[in-house]
Amino acid sequence: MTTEAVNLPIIDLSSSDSISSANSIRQACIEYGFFYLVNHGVEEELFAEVFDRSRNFFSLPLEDKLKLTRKHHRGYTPLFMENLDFASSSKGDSKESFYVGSLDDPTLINLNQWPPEDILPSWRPAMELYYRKVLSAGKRLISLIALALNLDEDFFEKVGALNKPRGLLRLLHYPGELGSTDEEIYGASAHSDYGMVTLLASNGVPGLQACFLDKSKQPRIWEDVLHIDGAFIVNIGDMMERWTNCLFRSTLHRVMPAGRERYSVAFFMDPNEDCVVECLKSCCSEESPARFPPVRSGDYLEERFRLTYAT
Ligand SMILES: O=C(O)CCC(=O)C(=O)O
Ligand SMILES: [Fe+2]
Repeated sequence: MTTEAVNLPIIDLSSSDSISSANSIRQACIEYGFFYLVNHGVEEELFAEVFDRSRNFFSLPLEDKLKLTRKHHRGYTPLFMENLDFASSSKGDSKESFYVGSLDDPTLINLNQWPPEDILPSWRPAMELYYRKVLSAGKRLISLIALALNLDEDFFEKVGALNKPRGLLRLLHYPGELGSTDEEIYGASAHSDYGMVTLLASNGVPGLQACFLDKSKQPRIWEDVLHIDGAFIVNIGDMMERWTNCLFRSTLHRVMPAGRERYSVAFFMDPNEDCVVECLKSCCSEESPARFPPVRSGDYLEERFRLTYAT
């Protein structure tokens, strides 16, 4: 079956016309929950370096990678460890990953795990640089999202979402060869992301698809989300959907195996754990009352992680 490719809006983060950018973001988030972000301040060379280093890490012998096995959501997760959609596949996803968490929160920074310097020299500073640059782009983007919701630019700072930024960087590797199997294997099975927004970069190998229909609607119709050199693919996460009472959509997406090795790097902008996510009054009305009770971000994320890694 052939899949259509979706034509997503492109947002220029360097535009001086923030009102017009905010309007475009609003449209994109209502219609798709996905858009491309360009002129975001992360240079092509840094993308290239991060993808090289990601490849170096995943090429290490499994026993070296397993020494950094995921703890406190930091470190390495091997192939088939994770299942985002138990309904569609009982085998986990065909991907391995490596998480880097907050660099700014003093209580969290020491939880990060790093490959030893003698095995992968200068790996850590490269990832830290990338982390900081994407976080800075993400913060600018979130202020535009606030404007897009007719809120003050610093709304998400004021509600405590960003005071101890909880960005989670995730390197992903989808192997090209799957071997034979009698059940459908996904790179990443259908899911929506948990946080505010995700900024995704890839090595250009296709596979990412999104379903823009209502999450509960069957059958699902999948459309390819193509890579654009130098652009982030941005998607809205579930906590932003809750804030906006479903005005902004947290869209289902998945990664299909493409028969070629895919590398991607996702940056999840999650609200600070103590931030309470509560439907915005401006997104509720008598006809459309709040669909979600307030939730503490940390509790919500823990529960989502628990379900993802349940075996
Ligand atoms: O690798 C990709 O392109 C998407 C990854 C993704 O959706 C995720 O990790 O949440
Ligand atoms: Fe995702």
